[in-house]
Amino acid sequence: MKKQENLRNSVAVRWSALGIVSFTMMAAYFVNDIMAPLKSMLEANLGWTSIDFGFFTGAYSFLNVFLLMLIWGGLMLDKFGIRLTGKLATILMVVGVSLQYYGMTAHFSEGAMIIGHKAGVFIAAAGYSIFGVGAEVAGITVTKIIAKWFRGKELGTAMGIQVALARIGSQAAYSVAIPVAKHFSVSTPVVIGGGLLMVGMLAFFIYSVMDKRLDRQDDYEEEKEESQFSFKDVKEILVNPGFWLIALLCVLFYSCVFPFQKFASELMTNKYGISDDLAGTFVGLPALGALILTPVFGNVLDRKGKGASIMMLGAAMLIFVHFLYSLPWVTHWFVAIFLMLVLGIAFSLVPSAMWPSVAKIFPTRQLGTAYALIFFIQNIGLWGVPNLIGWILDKYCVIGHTGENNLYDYTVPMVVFTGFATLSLIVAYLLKVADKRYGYGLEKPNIVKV
Ligand SMILES: C[C@H](NC(=O)[C@@H](N)CCCCN)C(=O)O
Repeated sequence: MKKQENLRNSVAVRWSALGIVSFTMMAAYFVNDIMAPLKSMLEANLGWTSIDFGFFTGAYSFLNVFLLMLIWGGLMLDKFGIRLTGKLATILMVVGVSLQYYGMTAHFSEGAMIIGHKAGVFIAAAGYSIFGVGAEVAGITVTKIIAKWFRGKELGTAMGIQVALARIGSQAAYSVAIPVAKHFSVSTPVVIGGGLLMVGMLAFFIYSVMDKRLDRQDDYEEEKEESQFSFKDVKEILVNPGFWLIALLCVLFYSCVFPFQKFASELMTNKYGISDDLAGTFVGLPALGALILTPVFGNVLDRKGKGASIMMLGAAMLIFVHFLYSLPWVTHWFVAIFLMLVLGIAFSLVPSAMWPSVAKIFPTRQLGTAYALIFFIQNIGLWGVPNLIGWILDKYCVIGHTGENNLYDYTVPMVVFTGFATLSLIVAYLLKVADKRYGYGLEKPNIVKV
């Protein structure tokens, strides 16, 4: 009997699968970033200090790092598969954002504290932490989904498009947060995020039907490979120098981007005199640039390769951006916007090269665990850096007051970001050396010609 054409060979089906799961991630990124532009409003309306804001922002990664939730998520992904893990992750995101909303809106008695934090801040942070588990596990699940449908095909382009669509979520969050919060209340943007997440959850459930059909079609060999996860795999991943270099590059590079963006709206208003209505939109520019450029660079990498060199270039651009932001005498708004655009290019170059590289170093059965371990190490930075920057701001950078808000000098935080960017360039260089030595094929095109 003639075998039915495999679903992944149908261009329409595999790109539809990508579109559906990308929507889920777009909603996740919207919620992830929706609070960032509100920093000053949270300070003025809810009395959140920079330390509170840093604590809340870092909470995204708290459970992932300290309860190893990302690791369990990765193991679950490789052991129990994409459908169960992805569904659970999307449910967690919805639960988390609901708790976050409660923390921001419920009335707690004056001075109520939980483990040394204001009750409202703590509960919102706990919700954001649960959301963070769901968002990160959904992230590795979607990355594995893309590898499953696109390996040996347009892997770089597909990963680039997924990241690009996620960036639309970020850009939208940065643009709408302040206008919506000013028009309604500081918690309304979170309600919008919650609604989007519910649709995203539904989308993932629809994707699961396609995933099941693909699994039925695939031959048994591959299914067996999927279910053969063992702790030996973890050991194999951990002894691979390529893993450590990618993980280090990931934590250093992303620590200079995501935590920076969370504080950047205030940098725009405090240092460059940009109005708070527009600041979020400018901070969203890298996301917008990445939206266009990530798939373009992904496509170039698919056809031409040069992944390791591209990661070096992206890291070098990041040093340029943060160093110029740190110069106290450069205060023209034009420079601020120009640097955001350069950041957008760097922010497209590195992810479009980094994520497909992981799929080159590890076989499919180890991918869930490998991505989870890399995201885990990255989350240490996403937890630590906002806490560090919030603390530095409150302790050393208050230079005055405007109404209800503090005025901050961002020189020291930007020097810290420049330091991380410099380290990321060194690691990117070491990765290129390791690629030559161990033959990972990072400089080779992603598309395998048959
Ligand atoms: C694909 C990659 N995603 C991540 O690194 C996530 N672990 C963190 C997402 C946080 C979003 N603000 C990326 O977005 O490049």
